[in-house]
Amino acid sequence: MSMPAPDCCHRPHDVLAGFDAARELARAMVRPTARHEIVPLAAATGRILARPVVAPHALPPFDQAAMDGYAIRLGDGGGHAAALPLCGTTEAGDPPARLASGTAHGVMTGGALPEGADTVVMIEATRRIGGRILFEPGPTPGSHIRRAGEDVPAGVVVNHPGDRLDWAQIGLLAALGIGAVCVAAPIRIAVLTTGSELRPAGSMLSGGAIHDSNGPMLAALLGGPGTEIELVTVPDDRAAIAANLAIAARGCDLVVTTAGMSVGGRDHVRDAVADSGGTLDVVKVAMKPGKPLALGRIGAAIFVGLPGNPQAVACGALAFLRPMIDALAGRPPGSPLFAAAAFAQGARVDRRTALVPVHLSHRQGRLIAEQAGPEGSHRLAPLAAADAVAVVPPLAGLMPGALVEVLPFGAPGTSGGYGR
Ligand SMILES: Nc1nc2c(c(=O)[nH]1)N[C@H]1C(S)=C(S)[C@@H](COP(=O)(O)OP(=O)(O)OC[C@H]3O[C@@H](n4cnc5c(N)ncnc54)[C@H](O)[C@@H]3O)O[C@H]1N2
Ligand code: MOO
Repeated sequence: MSMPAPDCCHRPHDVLAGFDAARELARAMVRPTARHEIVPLAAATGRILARPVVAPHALPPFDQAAMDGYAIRLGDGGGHAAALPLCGTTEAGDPPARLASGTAHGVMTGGALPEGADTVVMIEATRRIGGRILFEPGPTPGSHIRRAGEDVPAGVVVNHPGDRLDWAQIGLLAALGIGAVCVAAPIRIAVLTTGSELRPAGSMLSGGAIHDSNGPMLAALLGGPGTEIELVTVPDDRAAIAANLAIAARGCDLVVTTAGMSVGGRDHVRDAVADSGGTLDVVKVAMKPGKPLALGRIGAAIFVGLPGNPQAVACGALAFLRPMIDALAGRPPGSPLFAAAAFAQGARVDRRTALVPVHLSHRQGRLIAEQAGPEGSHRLAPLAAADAVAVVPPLAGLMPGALVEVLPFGAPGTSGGYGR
């Protein structure tokens, strides 16, 4: 029996890392880049904040009327069906007026409460007779006033480093008059799809060629306001892969490859990482699909080698790359999301964590995960029909209704959402 040549791809001593341990290691390998930039608020959606934001003024900035009506001082008898002369009106945007004793002052919603007033009475609870306002009995003292600072007091920290700025934060910061924010600079990611069989979408196929789906899929999955993605396709040539890895590692925070990770004669990625001066800490992870997954470094860049099968690529990206990108941008880990599994895995004897594309829906107030298609790491259709990937622990007899962690396709906290 002949032994494999030393640089052949049979690697009997490859250690299979546990899925949870590999995820922890991936996160621990990453430090925030410490590159920041100032961007206008209008361009900040989806970015990760690098500095705290302190409220420069209160919200509301001054005491305001919460309804269209009349500002009075209740001690002047306005609560007892008194008729008070109307002296002036304050619209939203007008400077604050002063309430003369024994008078009513018109105020529109958002208008500054006149000095000396303690209550606003809605127009509907009054009658106007000539120049006087007649009040129905019983207005509640202090009603229909928005107090300065009741929403946000001046000087409080409204957003912390690591917060993702979504539409709600943009609204709050705009109300505070903040025109620009300091955010993490874009995370630079190189995606090298390796494979001599790959052709770009839009080109004709011939022979055994296929269209590259991993590159465009990863660009879409990892791309966003806080990332810059460079896509390169490299043939199954060890020297070409090594050269491209070395170039990518010089300019990027994260270098990702797809394919060429297994034991085939043209699987060169691991050797190419070594050729480019890189090292690998993990070369196989106990997950299905996606077992030939490598974690390491090339120079200052983090290296993640994903297998070629598209479903394995998507699972690796959701479980490893997205959390690593968050960590590079200084975002703390989010809480895992759980759903009730509406699919059976039977009594699994597999020692690998299964990653199952699932469709998410809500039933009777519960988040439900249903398997989105047949198994097979080459299959893209189940992914396209799914909203998330469910993480099914190894050796678990998954009972219908059991809670499983799900990795939503639309990252929580972005407008992507999850479930349809
Ligand atoms: N003898 C063994 N064979 C295989 C093993 C094994 O342990 N022993 N593992 C299987 C598993 S699991 C996976 S996953 C794949 C991983 O293989 P590679 O990372 O070496 O990937 P390739 O063989 O190069 O490609 C696999 C598959 O994916 C297609 N592919 C590659 N790149 C793209 C792309 N950019 N877009 C679309 N599709 C792509 C490629 O054509 C192959 O069909 O190995 C198993 N085999
Ligand atoms: O790990 Mo492979 O991704 O099962 O096909």
